[in-house]
Amino acid sequence: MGYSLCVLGCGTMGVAIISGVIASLQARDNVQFVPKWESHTPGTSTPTADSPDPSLPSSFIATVTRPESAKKLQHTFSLLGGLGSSVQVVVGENIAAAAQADVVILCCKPHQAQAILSQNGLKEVLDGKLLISILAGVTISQLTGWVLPTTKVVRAMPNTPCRIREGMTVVSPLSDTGDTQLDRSIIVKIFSSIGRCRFLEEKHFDACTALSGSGPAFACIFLEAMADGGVMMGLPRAEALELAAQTLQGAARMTLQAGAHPAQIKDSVTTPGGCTIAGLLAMEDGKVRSTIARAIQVATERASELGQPSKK
Ligand SMILES: NC(=O)C1=CN([C@@H]2O[C@H](COP(=O)(O)OP(=O)(O)OC[C@H]3O[C@@H](n4cnc5c(N)ncnc54)[C@H](OP(=O)(O)O)[C@@H]3O)[C@@H](O)[C@H]2O)C=CC1
Ligand SMILES: O=C(O)[C@@H]1CCC=N1
Repeated sequence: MGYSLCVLGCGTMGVAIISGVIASLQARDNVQFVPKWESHTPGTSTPTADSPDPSLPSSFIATVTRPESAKKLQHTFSLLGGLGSSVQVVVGENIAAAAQADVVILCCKPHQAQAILSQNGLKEVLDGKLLISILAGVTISQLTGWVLPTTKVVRAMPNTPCRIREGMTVVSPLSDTGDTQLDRSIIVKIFSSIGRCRFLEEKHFDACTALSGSGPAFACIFLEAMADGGVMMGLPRAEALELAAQTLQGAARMTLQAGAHPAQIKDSVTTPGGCTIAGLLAMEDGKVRSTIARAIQVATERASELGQPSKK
């Protein structure tokens, strides 16, 4: 039997995390059972029929404040089928939900955190539990001030592609107290089941928030602009978008999977006197690199203000 996972404040990111984890559990359960004595193809999942994993969740609770949000969530999760239909969605019942859970992920807006965690009785039900906050800008020192010293607090910064299990999540290092091995395994299992996951010092969190947390929005500006260019040159909109998206995905995968440096990929496309260099120079005239890099800089600066008193 696995554990119970509660998402306090289940909006865009809560849905992305629960949906991604459920999809991954369902994919895992669908792996055909192969007897232990048969060898597995390298890279395929290990069959799990006889190996329940304590670091994987087996039930989910999601909390919201508005009945209409709850209705929408119920519909969204039911579309996942199987475990999705058993997600408990509750309105205004944070304490009962957290009491029922073993692991809690805080997914509300940064400025709501203090009020939620200070609700009478919440501290007590979080006693000894793992609390994972995905809130931009809210520091571990703030969070630990709002819970009991026995609550194990970590920060994670995921992004929306977690929903399709292509996310990027950065997690703050665990302290040396408590059941670190199991907690680490729980965190890694949750976030690596919905994309890539890596640990980084908390001091980098605002930059990670800007780069990978906000990143899907920045990447989509680039994606839309590439497609617009294709449309300008007469391509139908749907095909232009497909070409742009697959091209960005391909280039990104060459970096992630083949370890190619972006400059190397760019140079290998760029024929002397050809059309690519003509396009690249037009981009440089528009200061595209510094514009994008500055976007990460200002988003980092803004992230550091989120959840801070007087800078909501
Ligand atoms: N959006 C993103 O791409 C990313 C966001 N983040 C961080 O994740 C957090 C959530 O962002 P996002 O999912 O976009 O926000 P949403 O506004 O989509 O979700 C917030 C949720 O919190 C619920 N909520 C509000 N007040 C309470 C309360 N008192 N008790 C229980 N639930 C409550 C809301 O419910 P209701 O609708 O009923 O009011 C809503 O479902 C933020 O802190 C953000 O910094 C991190 C990485 C990426
Ligand atoms: O815009 C925001 O504040 C949140 C944090 C990262 C992505 N979205």
